[in-house]
Amino acid sequence: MYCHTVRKLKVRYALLGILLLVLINLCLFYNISSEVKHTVVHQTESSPTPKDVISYANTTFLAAKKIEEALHGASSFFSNYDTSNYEHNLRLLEITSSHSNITYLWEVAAKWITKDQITPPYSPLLSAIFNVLENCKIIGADVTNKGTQLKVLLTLEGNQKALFKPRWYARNQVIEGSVYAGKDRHNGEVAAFHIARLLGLNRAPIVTGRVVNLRTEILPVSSLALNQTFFKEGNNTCFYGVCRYCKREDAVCAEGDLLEGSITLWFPNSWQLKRVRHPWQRSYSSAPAPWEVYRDFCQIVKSGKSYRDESRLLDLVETSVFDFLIDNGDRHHYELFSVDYSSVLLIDNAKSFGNPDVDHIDILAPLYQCCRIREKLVARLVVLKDGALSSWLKKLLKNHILTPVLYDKHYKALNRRLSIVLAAIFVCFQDNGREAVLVSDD
Ligand SMILES: Nc1ncnc2c1ncn2[C@@H]1O[C@H](COP(=O)(O)OP(=O)(O)OP(=O)(O)O)[C@@H](O)[C@H]1O
Ligand SMILES: [Mn+2]
Repeated sequence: MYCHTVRKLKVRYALLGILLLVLINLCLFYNISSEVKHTVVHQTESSPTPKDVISYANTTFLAAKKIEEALHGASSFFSNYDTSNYEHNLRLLEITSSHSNITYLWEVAAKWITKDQITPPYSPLLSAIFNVLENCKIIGADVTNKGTQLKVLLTLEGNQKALFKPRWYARNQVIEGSVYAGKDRHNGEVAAFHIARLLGLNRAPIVTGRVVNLRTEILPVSSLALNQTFFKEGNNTCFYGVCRYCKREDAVCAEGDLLEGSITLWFPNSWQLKRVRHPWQRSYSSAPAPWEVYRDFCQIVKSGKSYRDESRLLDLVETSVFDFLIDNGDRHHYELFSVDYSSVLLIDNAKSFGNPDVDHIDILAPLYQCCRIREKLVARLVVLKDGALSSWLKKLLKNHILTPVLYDKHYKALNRRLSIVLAAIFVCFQDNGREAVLVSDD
């Protein structure tokens, strides 16, 4: 009886506690959302600024303001920054080679994979792999239940799988609306791969472009499920595939039979993936996400079991820098290899390069809320400042099969965003001291 009463009391107190928590959160939420600001910061000729920034919740607004004010100081600070310990010879990225043994090349790529990398920092054989992906024989084409967007899972000569994401937009089309608006940008996926490598982040799947002939290369080898979604619109061959957002009204059409897309090398079966919810996931509604509300959100994340080892968090900070540069605000989940201590992989970079006139500074939240970053990445960013990022990227994409991979305004946006990243790092230095921010090599 006594026990029963105590249990009842306990339940009552627990319920009261929960009610109080809900009330506190509601008050907090109301306060914050009434302060949501709409800020439009215009760019001046001399200094790049976060331009046309969309509506901020409170934490984003404050961070953006500080970062914007630090742009000038950051620029002079980093012009004297010593990167000599980290001088990387970016020229090595340009070296190419040809190799015609297809099976050998698939084996090479498979062996490159470790828990921390998908490609080595430099290898001339990468260009040979691109070449095979762009041209080899397609022996199978099927739908895939992975992800939500329209894609085709190809089997290539030598039994290698690859993922084809079709072209939806012209290069110069600006995607208006929210940061995650629109369909995939296959060219963004390609540019992102090279940007990741320029940053020293060799964790994006190998990807290039391909122009496929739907009639001669896909239809004869396609599965029934895929085949059934094909139709003709005038002279053009179209299909809509099988996926969550796949429907006939949303088909993709080739020009005649020729359809451009990105083609990503599939990992070997021995490297399975694990999918994890991103702590800085957007709310995808008008209500703010927790990271927009709590300024000490990073502390909350750090107290979680998965982030006790800081390297996972540092990977997310690196990912946020990469995503901010390419303007990918759709990393709702992230993926890892399902082995112990895998790095965070940069899989699915196609929701990128939507609008070159907008900088979504809130993509950088893991950086400005945690203020911890690997020294190695900072050094790379410094090496790539003052336009070096875009000129290196242009060099790497010069003879690309999808030339021009990026419309010119996107190159300008990349340089502008890189200055903003450095300003965010500079703000961290000012607030916490450089030593507390930089993490030296593991
Ligand atoms: N190179 C690869 N090798 C093996 N698996 C892969 C590869 N690329 C992607 N995948 C798997 O396929 C899934 C779907 O790919 P991707 O995320 O690019 O498509 P998506 O339709 O845009 O997904 P989402 O709807 O989640 O944004 C990934 O989550 C991953 O599990
Ligand atoms: Mn996607």
